[in-house]
Amino acid sequence: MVSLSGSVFFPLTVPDCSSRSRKVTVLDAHNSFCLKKKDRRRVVFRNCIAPPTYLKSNGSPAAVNSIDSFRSEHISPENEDKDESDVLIECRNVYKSFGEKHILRGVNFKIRHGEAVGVIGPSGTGKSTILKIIAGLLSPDKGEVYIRGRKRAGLIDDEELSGIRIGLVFQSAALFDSLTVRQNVGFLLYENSSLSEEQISALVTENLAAVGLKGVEDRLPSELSGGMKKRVALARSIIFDNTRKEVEPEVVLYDEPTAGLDPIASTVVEDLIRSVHIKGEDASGKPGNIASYIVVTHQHSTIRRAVDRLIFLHEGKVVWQGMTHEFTTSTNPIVQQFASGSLDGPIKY
Ligand SMILES: Nc1ncnc2c1ncn2[C@@H]1O[C@H](COP(=O)(O)OP(=O)(O)OP(=O)(O)O)[C@@H](O)[C@H]1O
Repeated sequence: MVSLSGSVFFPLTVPDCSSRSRKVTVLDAHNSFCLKKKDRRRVVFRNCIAPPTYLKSNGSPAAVNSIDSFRSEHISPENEDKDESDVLIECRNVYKSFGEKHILRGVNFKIRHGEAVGVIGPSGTGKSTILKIIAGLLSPDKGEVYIRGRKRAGLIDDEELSGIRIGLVFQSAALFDSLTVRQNVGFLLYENSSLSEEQISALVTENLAAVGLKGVEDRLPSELSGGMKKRVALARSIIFDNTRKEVEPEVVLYDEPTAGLDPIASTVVEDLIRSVHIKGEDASGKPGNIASYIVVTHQHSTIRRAVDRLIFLHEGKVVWQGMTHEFTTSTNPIVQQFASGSLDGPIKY
């Protein structure tokens, strides 16, 4: 596993590398990053870095699974009668264990085009694990992930074709400490596009403006506050090569994007997540580009402000799902205990 300045992973939006192997520039002996395109050293590795998920839609939606592992007390958006053509991501009966720990035990859910979905549940229940499986960083032991109807059983493969982009924004922001904000935000365009440095620099500035940051391009991550780092990470997840003819829909996976932020900084990040969505408008007044997103969070404010639908994971399964406003009125004892923070109830610590 390659660790870059303490950041094991980095967010993965790579707009245009469908024909390239998964590669990453490594730091040189002085721990400095080389942006020269010609002589950079590269190493290919599979698990340490979130690769771009580019899967070609085969045009035929996946067959509908008639068995879901949950019962919503409401008419669920997962209603089997619903048209399947807008399903971007489906987890079907996904299992994952780490040694003796059986974390995911048959997870089923779908994410449709345009959705803003929260994944919640007790600590250690596998929320981050399911994001990594969707991103192709981890393979399920059993079950499948369908991306626009195309089955992916294992890790994402270098040969997979374009059709969707999946960005993963890690909880820690995971910026490269020795790189400037510009280099961090433009990292994958420097690596994987044929854009000139000037073009990338202009895109970086544009995407930083979209998340409300100006004039920070030359700063190092250590010169930013925690909230600013999260915004830089967000800019890095939404940047794409806008000179391409076809731009696939993008799904962004946010792993606890507001963890550790004060309430106001959390609101800023929650609103940013909304603003880069296709139903939102970014700081520069443009509609967002993100087709759908999934937010793993423990924060009530993020649940209220940043998502429309919730998926509740407990003991490796989806035990409830419904619209955000249904969460607090749910009669499901697991949901009630979680919403109230009570020690009494079916969730044992
Ligand atoms: N690579 C790994 N190797 C071994 N165990 C792992 C690995 N990744 C996750 N786990 C374990 O799997 C369980 C689920 O982890 P995960 O991070 O998915 O939980 P989570 O629901 O996101 O938790 P939290 O809400 O506390 O962030 C934990 O017990 C964790 O220690």
